[in-house]
Amino acid sequence: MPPPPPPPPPPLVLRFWKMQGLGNDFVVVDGVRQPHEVVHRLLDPDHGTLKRLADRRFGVGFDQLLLVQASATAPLSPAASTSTRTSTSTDSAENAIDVECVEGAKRVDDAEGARRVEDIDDKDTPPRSSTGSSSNTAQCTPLVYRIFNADGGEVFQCGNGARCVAAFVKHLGLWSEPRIRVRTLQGTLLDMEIVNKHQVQHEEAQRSHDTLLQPGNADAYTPHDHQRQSSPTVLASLSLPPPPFGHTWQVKVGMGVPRCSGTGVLSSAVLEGSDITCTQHGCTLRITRQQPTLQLSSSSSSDGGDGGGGRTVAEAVAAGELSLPGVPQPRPVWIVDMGNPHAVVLLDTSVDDVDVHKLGSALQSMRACFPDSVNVEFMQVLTPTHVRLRIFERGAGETLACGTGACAAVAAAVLHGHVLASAGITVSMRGGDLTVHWTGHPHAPLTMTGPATCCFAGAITL
Ligand SMILES: N[C@@H](CCC[C@H](N)C(=O)O)C(=O)O
Repeated sequence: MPPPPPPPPPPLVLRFWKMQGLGNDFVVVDGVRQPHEVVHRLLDPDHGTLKRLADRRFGVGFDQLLLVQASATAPLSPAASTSTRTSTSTDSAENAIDVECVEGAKRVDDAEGARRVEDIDDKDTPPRSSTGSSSNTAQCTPLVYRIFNADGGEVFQCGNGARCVAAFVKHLGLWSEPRIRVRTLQGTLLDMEIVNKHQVQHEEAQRSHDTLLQPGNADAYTPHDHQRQSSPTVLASLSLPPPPFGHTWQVKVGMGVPRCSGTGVLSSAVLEGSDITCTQHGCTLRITRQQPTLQLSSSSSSDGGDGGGGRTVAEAVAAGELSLPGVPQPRPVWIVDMGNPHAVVLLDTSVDDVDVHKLGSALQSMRACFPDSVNVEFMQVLTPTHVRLRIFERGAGETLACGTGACAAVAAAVLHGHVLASAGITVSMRGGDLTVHWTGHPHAPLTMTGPATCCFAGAITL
């Protein structure tokens, strides 16, 4: 009698929340208490699992997947080394997350990003030095928040996602302090606060009530070894029901300092006569008045093209691919780094008239200017405190909203005098409004406030 075949491996069940911030939608995963094997499968090197989940017809559908992990278990994923990277991306060693927070050994971003939200409101003061010994900057966060675009590429910042992660970790009891501190894989520390306070108090009371009611209901996740030691209370908290459909938190996020790869906050955006040029990575992006076309010239690239393996600009212009329908005048393009790269195009027409896909893709393909591709925002200024945006995201296409894009647009608009510094600027996007504050000081961080909404909780076998 032959021995019976080995039993099939147990199914890998991914548990997640579907969330959205102004229609920018996310699958949010608790990678702290999710079995290690599930996270491993999720991050397979060819991005196959992520892409299948991202598919809006055959999967769950998302613009980004957000994975919350403990610092010690968040190494640089294989995906990060092959995916799109931000212009400030660093090598693998630098991407390793500090397991312990040692004062004085922090990244510069800590000093800028970890400032308390109330400290950075309405104050035109530079942040504390990274070598200084402030108790705020010395605080450590045990949580790391990783971001994967719908195309599977790992990236390093997501504003709408940050708000959703804040609500998620608070609701699931992964974080108990009122200030929610989550680090991006690149090392930026986000300081967040749920600002509808009544809601938080109600939820905390509800959570302890639910936990008491469900002491035995601890098997929503299969804990792996180090989690088997967890107390019944902690495990019970994993099975908390999600909030009702459409439940929304308002979250305020300290988003850090807008910056560029050159000097100053934005890269040099130079008005040359009637033409606009932006110099970035030794290349010039020019929009001319005479012809509403984008042209790229490279001072460093010998091939005279975009130098990055995409189409040459000459080819793109010849093919008529870079015309700007509905944009009769040259428009400024400002390059802003919010921890991820942005190109903000200032329009003098309605954002509704722009071929977002065509122009966004054209900008993204200019690899000499944007070696890691770029998120593109088209901005229409309505009043000194109100702008409209449409967004073409790297790795996700047109999205209904983009938190970092809203911040980048406000930074550019403040710096170039199109909106008021220090006022709360309303950024209207197709999915709704965000409020962004920035003083315009080159070292001052921005704050962003807006909703984070839970759609549903789900489980899927990978
Ligand atoms: N939707 C996000 C940004 C997500 C990442 C982006 N697509 C990138 O590749 O950098 C936001 O709200 O900021």
